[in-house]
Amino acid sequence: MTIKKVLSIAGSDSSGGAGLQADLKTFEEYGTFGLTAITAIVTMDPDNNWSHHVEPIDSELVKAQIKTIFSGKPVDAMKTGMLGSIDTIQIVHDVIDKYQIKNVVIDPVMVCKGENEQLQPENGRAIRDLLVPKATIVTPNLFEACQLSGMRKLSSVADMKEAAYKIIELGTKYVVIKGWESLEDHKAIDLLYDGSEFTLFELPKINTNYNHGAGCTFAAAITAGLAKGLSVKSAVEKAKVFTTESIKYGFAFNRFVGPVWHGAYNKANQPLNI
Ligand SMILES: Nc1ncnc2c1ncn2[C@@H]1O[C@H](COP(=O)(O)OP(=O)(O)O)[C@@H](O)[C@H]1O
Ligand SMILES: Cc1ncc(COP(=O)(O)O)c(C=O)c1O
Repeated sequence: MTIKKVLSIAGSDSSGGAGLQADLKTFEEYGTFGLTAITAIVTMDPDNNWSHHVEPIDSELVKAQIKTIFSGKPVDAMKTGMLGSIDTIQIVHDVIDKYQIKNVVIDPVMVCKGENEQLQPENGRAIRDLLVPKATIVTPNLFEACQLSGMRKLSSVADMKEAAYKIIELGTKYVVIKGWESLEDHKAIDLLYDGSEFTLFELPKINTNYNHGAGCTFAAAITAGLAKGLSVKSAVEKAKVFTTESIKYGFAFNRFVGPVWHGAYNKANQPLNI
């Protein structure tokens, strides 16, 4: 058996729940081999109410990382997370074209949980115009689905369907909108659309604030599933279960944030074998 190679082009979250840290942990849990190109470093200030600072990595350095990665055989799947700058978004667009990458998951990261201001709005527009048309699947949360679709608020499954329709028109093959937040109280609903069929994925909503990194984990799990040969629908279904388990075992990191535990699906109920 050859191990499948999975690439994340994303930002670093030193607190370990989100970003490329979430991606690598998830790739490992799926039994795949993770590679990374770092696009930005995010720091959070405990002396200033955990306010986020995003330091983009110079796009030439992103390019050099990608050159390193593609000096080997092509990857089986890739995902993007936070991208840092328009130059980097252009580089990612060119890489997908140059290497004809088959399984491309675009997580259009525009906000961090707990923050309600859009990070770098110009990047959101570049992701829409340059990367969504290249995607196998795009994985927006409700806020990001509004930005991509041009809709003002999504507060029902019917609204999500309308947004999904508009996002498919941007050129992606599939979109999954993560709707858990403002829909029915007790259900966490995600909607998948391929341009002709809608599929709802529903699991009980977990009453917790410790879900930092859930979105990155979900997109990384879809990516690893695609690399292992799952269909898009099966990859989303499995990722939903994997992510929900990681949220169940989320924990308080400090008084501001609680990450999910990416290892929960495989390890939570097993005795530690040290
Ligand atoms: N409290 C929760 N209970 C159950 N599922 C959740 C909860 N929070 C997030 N999810 C699920 O986790 C995945 C990531 O969604 P979300 O947290 O909205 O992403 P993002 O981090 O991009 O905002 C989705 O499948 C969503 O339904
Ligand atoms: C590097 C990075 N990527 C992505 C995110 C988004 O995280 P989440 O999966 O909680 O939406 C964050 C949030 O802090 C981040 O720091």
